[in-house]
Amino acid sequence: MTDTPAPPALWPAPHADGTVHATVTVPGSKSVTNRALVLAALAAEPGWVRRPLRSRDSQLMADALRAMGVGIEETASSSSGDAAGGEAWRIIPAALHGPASVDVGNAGTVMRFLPPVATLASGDIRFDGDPRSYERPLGQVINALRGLGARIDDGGRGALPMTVHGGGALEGGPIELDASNSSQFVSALLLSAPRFNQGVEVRHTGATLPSMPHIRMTVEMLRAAGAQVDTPEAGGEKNVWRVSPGALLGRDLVVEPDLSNAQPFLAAALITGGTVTIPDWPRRTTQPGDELRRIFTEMGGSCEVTDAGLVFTGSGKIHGIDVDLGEVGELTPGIAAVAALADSPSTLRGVAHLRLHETDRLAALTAEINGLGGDVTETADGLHIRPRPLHGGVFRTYDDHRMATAGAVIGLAVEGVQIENVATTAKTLPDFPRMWTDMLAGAGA
Ligand SMILES: O=C(O)C1=C[C@@H](OP(=O)(O)O)[C@@H](O)[C@H](O)C1
Ligand SMILES: C=C(OP(=O)(O)O)C(=O)O
Repeated sequence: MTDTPAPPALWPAPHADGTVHATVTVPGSKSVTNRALVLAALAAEPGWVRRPLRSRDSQLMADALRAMGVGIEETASSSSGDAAGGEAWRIIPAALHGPASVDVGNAGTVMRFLPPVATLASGDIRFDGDPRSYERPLGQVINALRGLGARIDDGGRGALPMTVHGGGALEGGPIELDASNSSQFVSALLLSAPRFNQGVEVRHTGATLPSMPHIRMTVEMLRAAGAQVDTPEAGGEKNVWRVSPGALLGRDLVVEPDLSNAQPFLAAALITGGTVTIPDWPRRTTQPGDELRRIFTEMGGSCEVTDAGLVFTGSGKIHGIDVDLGEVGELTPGIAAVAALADSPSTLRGVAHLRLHETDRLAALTAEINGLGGDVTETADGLHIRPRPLHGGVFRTYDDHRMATAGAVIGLAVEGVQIENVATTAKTLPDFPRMWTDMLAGAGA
C-alpha cells in the first residue's frame, strides 16, 4: 500500500463585512535583506543587519552564506544596543570556502546572487533547489561568470542544479549579458564585483530590462558599502554598469519594511473603502512597492506619508487601470486582484518576464481569477482584465507567495474563496494569515 499525500490545506480567505481600519507593521524587505547579507558577507569587517526579514528566502540566504564560512549571529535588540528596535543580525565575514551545499529554494535572489559569491570561495559549492528553480533562467549568469574566469559544472543545462568550482578569486572584467528575463542577472554580477580582481563592466544587450528599481537598489547599497559604481543614470553609457575593485565596509543597516508585502493590506483599504496605515514607510526608497502610492491612487484611493507612516484610504470605488508594470513586476498579482474587482477593465503591460517568476504568473492569474467567474485574458506581455461578478471557489497558488496574497485580496470582496497552500507566503511573509485576520479584527498587526 502506498501513502496517499494529504490534500493541500485550504484556507478560507476571510470576507470583509465592513470597512477595514488598521495599522499593519510589515516586516523587512526581502530584496534589501538579501542584498545586505551578501554585501556584509563580502565586507572587510563585521557589520549589522537590523530588522532583517525573517522568512524562507532570507533564511536560505543566511544558511548558504554560513555554509561557505560566514558568521551570522542572530541576536535580540536588547543585547545589541539597537536604537532602531527589533531583531539584529551580526555578520562576521570570513575566507569563503567549500565544500558546501546551497539550497536556493525558489528564491531568485539566492539562485542569482550567490553563484558569483561562490566563485570567490576555495572549493566546490553545490547549488540545488525546489523543482521550479531548475526552470528559472540562470544561463546568462553562468555564462557571464565563465567569461569572467569561473569554472562551473551545470551539465550543459544552463540551469540548476550545478556546482561552482570556486578558485578563491575571480579575474572579473568586461562582460555582456541579456537581462531581459530578469534584472537579478545584473544585480548578481554587480554585488560581488568589488571583490573581483578587475571589478566588472556589465553590458546588457537585450531589448528590454525589467525591474530597474531593483538595479538602483543594488547600486545604492553597493555605494553605501563604499564601492565605486558607474551607472547609465550618472551619465555613463546606456545599459552599462561598472564596479571598481575595492574593499567593502561593514555597515550598520536598518532594513526598510517590505513595501511589496504592504500591498495586500493597502488593497484591503482600497477595496473596502477603509484606511490602513503602514508604519515606517520610507520617505525615499528604491523599493518598487513605493509605486503603489501612485497606482492604487489611480485605482480609486488616496494616501499621504505622515510621521505615523503611509496612511492609505479607499473611496469605496475601484477603477480599472492601463499601466506598464515592467519596472514593478512583482506588484502584478496584487494589482490584478484589485483590477478583477474594479468598475472598469484594466490592461497590465510590460510583464512578459513574469512567466519566469515563482510560477508562470500570467497563466496562474488568468486561470485562478477565471476559475472564480472572472474574465481575464493573457496578452504577449501582460493581462486584460474585464471585471465580472465573481463567486467563491478554490484559488490555487502554485507555490507562489504573491498568488496566495492576491487570492486573499479577492476573498475580502467575494464570499467563499479558499486559498490552497497559504503557507507558501512563508517565502517572504510567514505571518501573513495572522496579520490578515488581525487587520480584519481592526486590531492592527
Ligand atoms: O533583485 C531583486 O530583489 C528582485 C528583482 C525582481 O526580479 P525580476 O527582475 O526577475 O522581476 C523582482 O521581481 C524580485 O521579486 C526581486
Ligand atoms: C519574483 C519574486 O521573487 P524572486 O526573488 O524569487 O525572483 C517575487 O518575490 O515576486
